Amino acid sequence: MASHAIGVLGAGYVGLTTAACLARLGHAVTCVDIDEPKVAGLRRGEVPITEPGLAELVSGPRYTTDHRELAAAEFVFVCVPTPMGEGGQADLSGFDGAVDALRPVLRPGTVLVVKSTVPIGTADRLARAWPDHPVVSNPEFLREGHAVEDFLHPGRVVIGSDDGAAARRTAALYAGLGAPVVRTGPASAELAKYASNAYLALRLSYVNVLSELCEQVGADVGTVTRVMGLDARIGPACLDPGPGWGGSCLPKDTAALARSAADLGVDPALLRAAVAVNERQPGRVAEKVRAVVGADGLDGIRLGLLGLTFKAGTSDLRDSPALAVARRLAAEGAVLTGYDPAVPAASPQVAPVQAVDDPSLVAKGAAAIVVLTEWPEFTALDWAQLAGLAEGDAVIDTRRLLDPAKLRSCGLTCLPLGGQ
Ligand SMILES: NC(=O)c1ccc[n+]([C@@H]2O[C@H](COP(=O)([O-])OP(=O)(O)OC[C@H]3O[C@@H](n4cnc5c(N)ncnc54)[C@H](O)[C@@H]3O)[C@@H](O)[C@H]2O)c1
Ligand SMILES: O=c1ccn([C@@H]2O[C@H](COP(=O)(O)OP(=O)(O)O[C@H]3O[C@H](CO)[C@@H](O)[C@H](O)[C@H]3O)[C@@H](O)[C@H]2O)c(=O)[nH]1
Repeated sequence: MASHAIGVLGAGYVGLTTAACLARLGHAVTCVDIDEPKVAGLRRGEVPITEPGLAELVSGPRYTTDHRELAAAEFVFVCVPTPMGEGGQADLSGFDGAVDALRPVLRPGTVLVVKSTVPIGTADRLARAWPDHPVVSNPEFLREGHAVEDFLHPGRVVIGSDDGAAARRTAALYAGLGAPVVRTGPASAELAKYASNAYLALRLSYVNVLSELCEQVGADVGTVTRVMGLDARIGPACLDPGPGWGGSCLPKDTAALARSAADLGVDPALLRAAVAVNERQPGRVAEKVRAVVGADGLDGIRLGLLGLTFKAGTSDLRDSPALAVARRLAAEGAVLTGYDPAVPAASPQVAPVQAVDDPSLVAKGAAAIVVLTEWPEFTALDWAQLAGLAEGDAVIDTRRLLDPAKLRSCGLTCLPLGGQ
């Protein structure tokens, strides 16, 4: 496969993974980030995020804070943040600023490849603003915690552009992966990204409603979703109930799609319902806690939390449902101690939770233990020891991770979300 000179703008989850994996495919990659300490660390081979397989690839690209080093690039992949703005739409100020900074640097013909998740119409807008540059929408579908694996073995590579030659050249960069390539116009590519994330959000809110229903009727949501997942049209993935769906993507992308739909006069009710269910979910968990702790409420009650990140396998705390639950419990006066294998003790980022580095400190004096992230290592904790340290015997398992029979043998009562 031919090697090309590639620039990557942004060295976060997407940019760093893209840069490292494109270098792994044999391309000459220069990765630019404005975060000087991050760039200095990357130059020393330090990986700033928890991503299996990234450490082995991090030495592939060159890292710099100087945009001028992109002057020779044939392609520049834009991988900068597009956070939620007020009113739900994507805030493109950082994205636009980052792209504008390339203007004095890039030579005519350099392909602008948009990997950031951007509202429908963004690639067209860029193509008008950059008449000397082909623009390609190439949304990214990687999951945190599986970033390298997902990049190197993608379900699909989406290439959206009105410039056929640039689309072909961009698709060729991925030739080594042997993945299905979907060539399309830019609007379909941009919408396909939002459509995928919002679909996952809809599905998860549906499962969380089912879990509530299961508790009411004495059914078991694990069995219900297993039956659903055996239907090939439904499939088994992404059917686990939990304390809500979070992270840096699903919430902001669902809100942005709902906002775009509303702005275009398309009824966003379905999307808004999924968001509303999700916003209710921390309250549902708090209700379960109140039910076991007693009628006097949570004021001054010690609770132990297991898991603080937005899902297992990542240290990312952005929009973590675990923290949404924690804030909810703290607002009712609960005193919270939390353990997460990816969160250092005393981390200020998880306030109002006091983060500790030992699960037994979570159990000590706790009226109840609440499992909020599905770290597999929680199944192997010494539950008999934790039972001895806790005041109460209830373990509220919002991830349905633990074996209730095993906990029972340790003198604990496991209450899985969604019944059992
Ligand atoms: N995180 C994911 O799993 C994921 C997956 C698919 C798509 N996306 C999308 O990719 C985009 C990036 O997300 P992320 O999670 O990688 O973000 P991130 O916050 O992890 O990283 C963004 C990086 O961009 C850098 N940056 C900011 N402004 C810059 C500028 N002007 N020039 C150079 N660098 C700059 C930051 O310093 C940071 O290192 C977003 O649009 C997101 O929606 C994210
Ligand atoms: O069965 C499930 C699966 C997920 N979740 C929760 O849903 C959220 C999102 O999980 P996941 O999709 O694994 O996280 P991300 O790494 O943010 O990945 C999503 O967001 C990325 C950014 O756009 C996309 O690229 C990915 O395809 C998309 O899965 C987390 O809070 C999970 O705990 C559940 O509650 N139950």
